[in-house]
Amino acid sequence: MANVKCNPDLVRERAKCSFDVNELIHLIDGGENATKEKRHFEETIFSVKELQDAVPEEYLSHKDRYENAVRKATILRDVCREYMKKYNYKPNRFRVGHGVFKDVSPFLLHDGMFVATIIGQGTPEQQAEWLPKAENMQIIGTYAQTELGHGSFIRGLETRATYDPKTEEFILNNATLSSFKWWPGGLGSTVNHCIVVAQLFINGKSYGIQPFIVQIRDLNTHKPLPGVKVGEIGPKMGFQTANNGFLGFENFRIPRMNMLMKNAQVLKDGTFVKGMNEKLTYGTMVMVRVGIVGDCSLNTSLAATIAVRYSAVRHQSKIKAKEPEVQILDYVTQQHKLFIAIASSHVFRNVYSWLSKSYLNVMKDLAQGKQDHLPELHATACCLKAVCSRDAGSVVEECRLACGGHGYMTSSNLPLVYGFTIATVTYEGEQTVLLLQTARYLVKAWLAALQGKVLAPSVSYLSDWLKNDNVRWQNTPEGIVKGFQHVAAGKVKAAYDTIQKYIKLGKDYEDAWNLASVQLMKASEAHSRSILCEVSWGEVIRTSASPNLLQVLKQLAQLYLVYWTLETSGDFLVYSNISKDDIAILREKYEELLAAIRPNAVGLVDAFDLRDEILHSTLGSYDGRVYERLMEEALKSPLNQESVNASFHKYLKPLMEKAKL
Ligand SMILES: CCCCC/C=C/C/C=C\C/C=C\C/C=C\C/C=C/C(=O)SCCNC(=O)CCNC(=O)[C@H](O)C(C)(C)COP(=O)(O)OP(=O)(O)OC[C@H]1O[C@@H](n2cnc3c(N)ncnc32)[C@H](O)[C@@H]1OP(=O)(O)O
Ligand SMILES: Cc1cc2nc3c(=O)[nH]c(=O)nc-3n(C[C@H](O)[C@H](O)[C@H](O)COP(=O)(O)OP(=O)(O)OC[C@H]3O[C@@H](n4cnc5c(N)ncnc54)[C@H](O)[C@@H]3O)c2cc1C
Repeated sequence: MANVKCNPDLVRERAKCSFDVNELIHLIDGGENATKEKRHFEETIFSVKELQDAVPEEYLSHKDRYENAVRKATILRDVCREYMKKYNYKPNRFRVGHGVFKDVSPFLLHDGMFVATIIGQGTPEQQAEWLPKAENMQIIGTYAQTELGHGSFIRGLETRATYDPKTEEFILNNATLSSFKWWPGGLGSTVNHCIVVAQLFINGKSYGIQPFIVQIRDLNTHKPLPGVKVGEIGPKMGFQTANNGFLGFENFRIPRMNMLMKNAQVLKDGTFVKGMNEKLTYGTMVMVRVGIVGDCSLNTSLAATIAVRYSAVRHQSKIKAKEPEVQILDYVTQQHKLFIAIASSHVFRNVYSWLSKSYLNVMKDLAQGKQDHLPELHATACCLKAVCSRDAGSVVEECRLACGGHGYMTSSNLPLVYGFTIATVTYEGEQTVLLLQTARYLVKAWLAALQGKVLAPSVSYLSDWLKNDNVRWQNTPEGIVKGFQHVAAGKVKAAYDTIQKYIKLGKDYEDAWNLASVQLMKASEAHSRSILCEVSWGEVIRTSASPNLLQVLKQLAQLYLVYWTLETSGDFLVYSNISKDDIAILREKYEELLAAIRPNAVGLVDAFDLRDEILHSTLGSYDGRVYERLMEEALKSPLNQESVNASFHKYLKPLMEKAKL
């Protein structure tokens, strides 16, 4: 990239960077070799001619866009397969996916949840049967759980799988409209198999929801099998190429062994054998929630790169009347909008790495029959997924706004990035619903703390707070982390006390919970923020990096801490010993941090190492040819391929002529 002819502002910005950008790239990737491998892989993918679009996707019809996405998905699959064989390298398909599809792959659910559910929920025999076929795309699948009537409350799903011991089959039925599956990615027209989550019935008795692997289309003709009604749900805010679909069954029979039986089992005679923990059926969702935290880091880095490079190139208005127009990046309000995006991406990445380790540890435990840490993992993944996805959505939107009118152009790519980022707030567990799951855990932990029990590490601050809730405020990163824990503990206590108050007033527990649920949700958010702050600060101070880079990483981590303290200063004033003077000191610190980060802003986004093909943005490319690219892209509009459009003769001219009469 170094030889590209760049906009002079970007050249100047890069020259003043105080740290080695390559060092940060390597740190993010996990080593110099990892960067080399990643770049080689991406170079290979983006040099495949067939993966490049002749016409910008935006001008294609819904149908053509889908077909083009499938075309590219199959080519990408082949290239990746060859590449993996040749280099024994497991690539990050999400990064290149943004470049290849601009939006998302119609195979997203195949890779992300279908294969993962076979691994997580299938017995070794079931894995042996379906995994090789799924991994080499002999069968293509999705994860069909959500229905028209129910997404959050999965115990309320209506799709039925009734066991027939005579034929040793399950009979699938969707008797009501609300029971139709609705949303699964790839279901519309791509997949031939699904994981269907359905209510198991044996001899008229319900045994809760279970996962079934179901073939829905003929492998040769792709026609829906008899008894299957399937289709696409239509255009959405984003995710246009995900091919989300609907599905219903009428007396559709599948063999007994198509129920994934790693947890619970149905024997030939219809005996139901309970699993170790019925919530293990929800395992794929936990895995994907963890993954979404990593995805938030990637999405935030895409938006930050575009908006920061654009802000270095764009000049508008003056700070001093007699001086030239300034780069908009010099406005401190612009820095306030953008630097939190850079900082958040690093925080999400560090927390993702921490959460993934916990996830893998719990999976190892479960394999040995130990489930003690599962509730903590579930509670932590829920609140982090909820808060990171919402933060990422806000940060991406702020980046878009920070690009003024040009941020509204599709060619900036910010609208598309926003579309797939905010989808994460809803899918894999709606944010409020997930925060309230964590609140259940926090309330239990609070009760345990009151009883003097030892708490799990992520909530042990509740016991510390009970022992001493009057800790002196300190304007240091460690002091701020403690402060976040105080806020979280204070909010958990307040929510718990509110529940007790309503119970004393005669409410039953469930109504008291609902009445206190705004406070419970806020307590859960505060808990999440305290984890984000503690983990990310901890990761940064343990990082081994050169002094120059470490200094910058600390500045970003501190910016995150101070930003969120100031954003939630009301909570700090209520629940910690912070004073108004401390807040004034933090405001000053925040301004110092913005100024310190300013010279490194472009270097920091360069270190996300997002190729132009992945950014796919007129505003964010490495060379900063913003206005040239905006014009080049505009000229690709079909309306610019003719000097007079037919609508002139058809409508405008008659209109003008009528006006003359
Ligand atoms: C750079 C790296 C990039 C990596 C990128 C990686 C990205 C991700 C990877 C793949 C992406 C693939 C695809 C992404 C695209 C789109 C896909 C979208 C898919 C979907 O949306 S699938 C559908 C998802 N649906 C949901 O999430 C539903 C949410 N609802 C629920 O989960 C549940 O209904 C509920 C809210 C948890 C309640 O369940 P319910 O059975 O009613 O529970 P209760 O009876 O209320 O009991 C609660 C009880 O149970 C415990 N519990 C609940 N869930 C779990 C769990 N999963 N594990 C363990 N324990 C659980 C809970 O703690 C309660 O315990 P108590 O002791 O308090 O009773
Ligand atoms: C882009 C996208 C892709 C998707 N892909 C898939 C897929 O591949 N497979 C699949 O199975 N599903 C998929 N989904 C569905 C997704 O998982 C659900 O939409 C999601 O879980 C939310 O459920 P819901 O739509 O029923 O929302 P609802 O639960 O109806 O939420 C509506 C409102 O009700 C509130 N609410 C609901 N329950 C409670 C409660 N207990 N307490 C307080 N408030 C509550 C919510 O907070 C929200 O404000 C996808 C969704 C999207 C948007």
